[in-house]
Amino acid sequence: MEGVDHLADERKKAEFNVEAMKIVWAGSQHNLEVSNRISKLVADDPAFRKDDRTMLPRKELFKNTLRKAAYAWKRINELRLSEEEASKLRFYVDETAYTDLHWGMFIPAIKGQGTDEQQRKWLPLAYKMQIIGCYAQTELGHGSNVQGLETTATFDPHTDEFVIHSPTLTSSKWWPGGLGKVSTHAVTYARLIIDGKDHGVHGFIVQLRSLEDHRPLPGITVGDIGMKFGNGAYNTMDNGVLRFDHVRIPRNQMLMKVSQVTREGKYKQSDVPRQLVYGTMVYVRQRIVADASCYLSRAVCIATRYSAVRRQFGSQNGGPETQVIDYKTQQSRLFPLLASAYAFRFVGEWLEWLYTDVMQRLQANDFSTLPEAHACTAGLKSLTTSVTADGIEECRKLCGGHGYLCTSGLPELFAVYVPACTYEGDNIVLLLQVARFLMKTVSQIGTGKQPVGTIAYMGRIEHLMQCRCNVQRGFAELSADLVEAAVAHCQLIVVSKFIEKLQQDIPGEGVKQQLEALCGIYYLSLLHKHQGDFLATSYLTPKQSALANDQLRALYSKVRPNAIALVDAFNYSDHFLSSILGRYDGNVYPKLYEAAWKDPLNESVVPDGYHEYVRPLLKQQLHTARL
Ligand SMILES: CCCCCCCCCCCCCCCCCCCCCCC/C=C/C(=O)SCCNC(=O)CCNC(=O)[C@H](O)C(C)(C)COP(=O)(O)OP(=O)(O)OC[C@H]1O[C@@H](n2cnc3c(N)ncnc32)[C@H](O)[C@@H]1OP(=O)(O)O
Ligand SMILES: Cc1cc2nc3c(=O)[nH]c(=O)nc-3n(C[C@H](O)[C@H](O)[C@H](O)COP(=O)(O)OP(=O)(O)OC[C@H]3O[C@@H](n4cnc5c(N)ncnc54)[C@H](O)[C@@H]3O)c2cc1C
Repeated sequence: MEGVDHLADERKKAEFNVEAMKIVWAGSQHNLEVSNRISKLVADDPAFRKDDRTMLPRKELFKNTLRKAAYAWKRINELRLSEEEASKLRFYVDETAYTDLHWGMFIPAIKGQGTDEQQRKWLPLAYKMQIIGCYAQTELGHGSNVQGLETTATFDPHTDEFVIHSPTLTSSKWWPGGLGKVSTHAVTYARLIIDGKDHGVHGFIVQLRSLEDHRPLPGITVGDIGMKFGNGAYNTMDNGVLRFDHVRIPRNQMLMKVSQVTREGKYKQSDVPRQLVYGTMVYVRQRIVADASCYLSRAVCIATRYSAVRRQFGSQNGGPETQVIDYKTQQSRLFPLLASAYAFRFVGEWLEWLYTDVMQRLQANDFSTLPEAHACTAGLKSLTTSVTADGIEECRKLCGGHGYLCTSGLPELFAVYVPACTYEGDNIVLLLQVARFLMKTVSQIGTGKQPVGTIAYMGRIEHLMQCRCNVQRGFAELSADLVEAAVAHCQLIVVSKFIEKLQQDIPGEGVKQQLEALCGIYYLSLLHKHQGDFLATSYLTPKQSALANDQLRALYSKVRPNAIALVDAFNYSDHFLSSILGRYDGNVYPKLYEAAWKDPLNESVVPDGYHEYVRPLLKQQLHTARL
C-alpha cells in the first residue's frame, strides 16, 4: 500500500535517538546538514535518474554519464557549490565517471608531485576543467610492480624535450579510468632515461588529445579497453589503452617536486623521499577506506530492511510467519556487517586525520611517519575493501532470491565495488607491504628501538623483543602467514579506533550504548571467526572462548530491536539506495511486481524472435513420428 510505513513498528522499537546517531554517522551536524541538502538536490532532479542504468547498452550508458557529468558541473557552478558540497554531489549522483580520476588522481598527482611553478600552470586549467586528466600508470604487462613499468621518457638535450615511447606491446598503458574516450591529458608514469641511464619511474604530464577536435595528437593511439563485469556498474567509466610513438613533450612537463632534470640533462633529487612519487596512491587509498563504509552500509541497509519485511516459516495458529531478521543465523550474518559498517566509518575518519597529519609533517620536512602512513593506508584499504566486497555479496544472499534481481540494487553495487579489491593496489600485494613493515618493526625492536603509533603495542609483546629477524630471510616462504598477520594488525587498528571513538563524548539518548554493542559485535565476531588461532596460541582458554560466544549472542539480541533504526541512521534516500528491497517504507512486494512489468522484455506480449526461433520449434515436423 502506498503511503503506509510497513517498517513503522520496527522503528518504534528503537532504544536510541536516531537523529543523534545520524550526526555521529555524518561526522558532525554541519556534515549532516550538507548531506541532507545535496542528497535532496540530486534526488529531486530527474537529470540524475539512475534506475535505468543496468538496462542501457554501453554506448548509451556512457553518453548518459557524459551528460550527467556535464550537467553536474553546470549545477556546481550555477549554485556556486563549495568543494565539500561538490564532493557530496558526486557521492549522491552515484555514478563512476572520468571526473573521479580527474579530481581524484590527476589533480592530486600534480599537487603532490609538481613544483610550485607546475602547479601554478596546470591546476587552474584543471580546476576549471579546461583540460581533463587521468592517471596513466598501469600497463598491459605490469600493474602491481610499478618499478617494472616499460614506457620510456628519454631526455633529448638538443631540443630540451622528453620523448615518450611505448617500446613493447606490454608497455601499452592499460586500465586508466577516463583515458579511453575523454581525457585530454594524462599524468603518465614512465622510466626516465638520460644519456642511456635508467633513473626509474617518474610522472610526466602528457597531452593526448587536441583541445580543438578531441582527436588523438600525432604519435598517440588511444581507446577504450571494453566491457567490464556487470550491467551498468563500472561500465560508465572509459578505462583506456594508450600507446606512444616517440611523442615529444617539453622538459618542464616532468613532475619535478621529488627529482629534477636540468637543461643540461643532469638528474637531481630533492631532499624528500623518492616514495613521494607514490603519494597519489596513498591519498586515494585513504579515500577508498572512507568510501568502504558507504558501500557496506548501503548493502546492509537494504538487507536489514528487507530482512524485517521478509517472513518465512513459523506461523502459529494462522498468524504471521517469522520475520527472517529474527532467525539467529540471519543475525549472525547480518549484524557483524552492520557493526563493520560503523567500524569502517570511524577508522576512515581516523585515517583521514592521519593523512592530514602526515601531509602537514611533510610540509615541515618531517618524513618520519610516512612508512606508517603507507602501511596504514595500504593495509586498511585492503581490509576494508575485501570485507565490503564480500559483505555486499553476503547481503545479496541474505535477501534470498530477490537479492539477485537488479532492482534489489545489490548486483550493480557488487559489480561496481568489487574492483576496489584490485585497483589502487591488489589487496594481497598491499598486505605484503604491511607485512614487510611489521617485520621491519620487529627487527628494530630487537635493536632496542621503541615502536610508536599503530605499532606501539608490538613493543609490549615480550617475545618480539627477543626476536632477531631479517626482513627478507624466509619472507617469501612465509608470505601466506605474514599476510594473515598483516590482516590481524589492521583489524587491531579498526578495533582500537572504534574503542577510541567510544571514549569521546557522544550525545544523544542511547546512542553510545548502541555503538558499544556494535563495537562488541565487531570484535567478538572476529574473535569467534578466529577462535582456532586464539586457542592454538593460548591467548584464550576454551572457557573464555565459550563466554565470548555467549556474549556475542546476547549482543545480537540487544541490537535486534534497534536494527532498522541503526540503518536509518545512515540517512540514505530511496533515490540513493536505488533498491526496491531497501525501500524506506518497506513496501516491497507491490513495487517488485510493478517493476517487473516495466522490463523492456515485457513491452510486447510476444517477444522479438518468437517468429524466427520459437514458432518453428513448436511447428516442426519431427522425422521420428514415434518420438
Ligand atoms: C556522473 C557524475 C559526475 C559528477 C561530477 C562532479 C564533478 C566534480 C566533483 C568533485 C568531486 C571529487 C571526486 C573525487 C573522487 C575521488 C575518488 C577516487 C576514485 C579512485 C578510483 C580509483 C581508480 C583506480 C586507480 C588505480 O588503480 S591507479 C594505479 C594504482 N596502482 C597501484 O596501486 C600499484 C600497486 N603497487 C605499488 O604501490 C608498489 O609498486 C608496491 C608498493 C607494491 C611496491 O613498490 P616497489 O617496487 O617500489 O617496492 P618496494 O616494496 O621495494 O618499496 C620501496 C619502498 O617504498 C615504500 N613504499 C611503497 N609504496 C609506498 C607508498 N605509496 N608510500 C610510501 N612508501 C611506499 C616501501 O614500503 C619500501 O620502503 P622500505 O624500503 O622502507 O621498506
Ligand atoms: C576498475 C579498474 C580501474 C583501474 N583504474 C586505473 C587507473 O585509473 N590508473 C591506473 O594506472 N591503473 C588503474 N587500474 C589498474 C590497477 O591499479 C591494477 O590492476 C592493480 O594495481 C593490480 O595490478 P595488476 O593488474 O598488475 O595485478 P597483478 O599484480 O598481475 O595481480 C595478479 C595476481 O598476482 C598476485 N600477485 C602479484 N604480485 C604478487 C606478489 N609480489 N606476491 C604475491 N602475489 C602477487 C595478485 O595478488 C593477484 O592475485 C585499474 C584497475 C581496475 C580493475
